Amino acid sequence: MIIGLTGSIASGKSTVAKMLEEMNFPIVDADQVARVVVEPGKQALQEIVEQFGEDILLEDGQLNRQKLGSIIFHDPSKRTVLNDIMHPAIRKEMLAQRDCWVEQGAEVVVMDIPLLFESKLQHFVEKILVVSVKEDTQLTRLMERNQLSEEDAKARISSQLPLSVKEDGADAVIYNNDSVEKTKEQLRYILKEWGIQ
Ligand SMILES: CC(C)(COP(=O)(O)OP(=O)(O)OC[C@H]1O[C@@H](n2cnc3c(N)ncnc32)[C@H](O)[C@@H]1O)[C@@H](O)C(=O)NCCC(=O)NCCS
Ligand SMILES: Nc1ncnc2c1ncn2[C@@H]1O[C@H](COP(=O)(O)OP(=O)(O)OP(=O)(O)O)[C@@H](O)[C@H]1O
Repeated sequence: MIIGLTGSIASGKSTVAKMLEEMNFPIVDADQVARVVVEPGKQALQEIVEQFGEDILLEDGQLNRQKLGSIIFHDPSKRTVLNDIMHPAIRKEMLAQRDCWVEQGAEVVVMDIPLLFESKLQHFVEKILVVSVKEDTQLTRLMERNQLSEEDAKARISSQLPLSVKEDGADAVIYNNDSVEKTKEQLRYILKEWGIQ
């Protein structure tokens, strides 16, 4: 079974992915793949420099993620430019990793894809698991984790579809408002319902 793990920014996807990893399920992580496709020497990085200028690089030639983030989370048209460069490369690598795990005999593969709904990738997976969180908790956790102002955190949250829309498209929802242990209990229950573990 291919499980698509999604949610909104700072809703708790990585927290749930870590639990699944500890249960020994293979994870294909879109955020991690997104970092690999912009390493120095990769074509996507060259295209980003062409669109955003040399200033988007750090002195050592790596992508200045903080700077690019501050541009694209405040400007939908720039975000589209970046997505058009990166998403085809990310999708290709994620599918290759998924197929590799399946060929090796994995019965369950988890694909952690923050933008599963925004990028209409529902067909990549068989079951969709959404990690949801209340708005105020999401804002506080995001501000704390990324050391962002309220304005910057809100800009990031509103660059994605509302969680209510994602919940509507889910096969199961984890409400990550309470302790991490409570979240784990919900995960175990859902896996059991799906006949896994
Ligand atoms: C803009 C970048 C450089 C900012 O890097 P930074 O290290 O600050 O954030 P990180 O990569 O850890 O992403 C954190 C979260 O931001 C959200 N996010 C990232 N990119 C986007 C986007 N294009 N649109 C909406 N939300 C996004 C996701 O929820 C993601 O989990 C980076 O997010 C990026 O390269 N984004 C484009 C690729 C992409 O769409 N990634 C999302 C998963 S496919
Ligand atoms: N149940 C919880 N209780 C307290 N803190 C939590 C809980 N779940 C997650 N957090 C914290 O909230 C922040 C966001 O969680 P996490 O990184 O798992 O979200 P995410 O959905 O993967 O985010 P992103 O889309 O940005 O990668 C982290 O700092 C994490 O430690």
